Amino acid sequence: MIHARDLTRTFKTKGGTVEAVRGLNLDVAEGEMVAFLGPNGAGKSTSLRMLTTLLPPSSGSARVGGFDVVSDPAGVRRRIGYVGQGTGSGPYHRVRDELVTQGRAQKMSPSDARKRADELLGMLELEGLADRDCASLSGGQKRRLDVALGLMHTPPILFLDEPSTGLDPHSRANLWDHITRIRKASGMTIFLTTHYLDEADTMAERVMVMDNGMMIADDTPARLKADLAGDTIHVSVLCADQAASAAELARNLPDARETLLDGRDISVTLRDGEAVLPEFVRRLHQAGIEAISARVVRPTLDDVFLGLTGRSLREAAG
Ligand SMILES: Nc1ncnc2c1ncn2[C@@H]1O[C@H](COP(=O)(O)OP(=O)(O)OP(=O)(O)O)[C@@H](O)[C@H]1O
Repeated sequence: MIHARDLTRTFKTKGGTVEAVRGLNLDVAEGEMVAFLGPNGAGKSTSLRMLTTLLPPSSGSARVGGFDVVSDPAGVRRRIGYVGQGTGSGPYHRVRDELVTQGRAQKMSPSDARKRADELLGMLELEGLADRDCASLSGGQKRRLDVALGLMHTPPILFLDEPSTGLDPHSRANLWDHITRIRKASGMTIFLTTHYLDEADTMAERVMVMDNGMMIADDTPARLKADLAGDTIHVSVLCADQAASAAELARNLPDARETLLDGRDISVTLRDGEAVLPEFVRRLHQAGIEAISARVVRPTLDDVFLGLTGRSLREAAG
């Protein structure tokens, strides 16, 4: 559905040339939900803007929904919905009128546009707000309207640029409920950018990590976490003089990567903590070492970014 090859984009600024996107290659299959993750300035929005024909690439190529973004931008636009970072609705237009106008701009007949507008008002729980001015909507309601605007022409592909930024946790969850439900019903392909690591982790089937204009990882959240970060087993032993022996046992566990010893506390990073913990406890017991606590800490996507770049995504984002 979405394919990019060696896509680049440079900007000329007073300070020199900015290489915003440097050789992007990606493939998104029909029906997938993929999240682009990366710190500020990584090149996510620029990539999205090229894929949605809002910005011409400096070099490389991309096909979206079967059409080339450079030679057939109109073809691409017919197949995609785009929800950008700024709100797309006019402040003094009524909600339903805004949707109908959008449909008309996409060459829908007046009756089809009205029918689709009512359908989307229902799907996104905006019916009660149909005659309100867009300016009077709450942040969460506005975002739902933006999504409705992007879906007026029933596109098979939806691009969302930071859809939930600035929303409170309740509105974020509500927006995602709606997106998930619409996706289930329509089988839509969704490509989004987000700063929320938990959102990428729980919502997306695949996460693409961008840094400095390049894609540095592309996999399911589970595999990224297992391969690039790993679980950490934390064990505390009763006697401090047995801690070094316990750390040695930890080092010899299957797939053990990094082992740390701090007083009576031992931590070991490995691929699958839950599977290995019983074996670790058994080996400690066999060696006559009593563990007083044991737990597995799962990694986050921030740990993945840290493993890849040596920087925390949270710090890099700030
Ligand atoms: N129109 C422009 N003119 C000059 N430089 C630009 C322009 N648009 C983007 N850039 C630069 O390109 C780089 C990538 O920006 P981009 O907005 O794609 O990053 P991003 O990953 O989407 O960041 P954010 O998470 O902050 O939205 C940045 O260094 C940015 O300053």
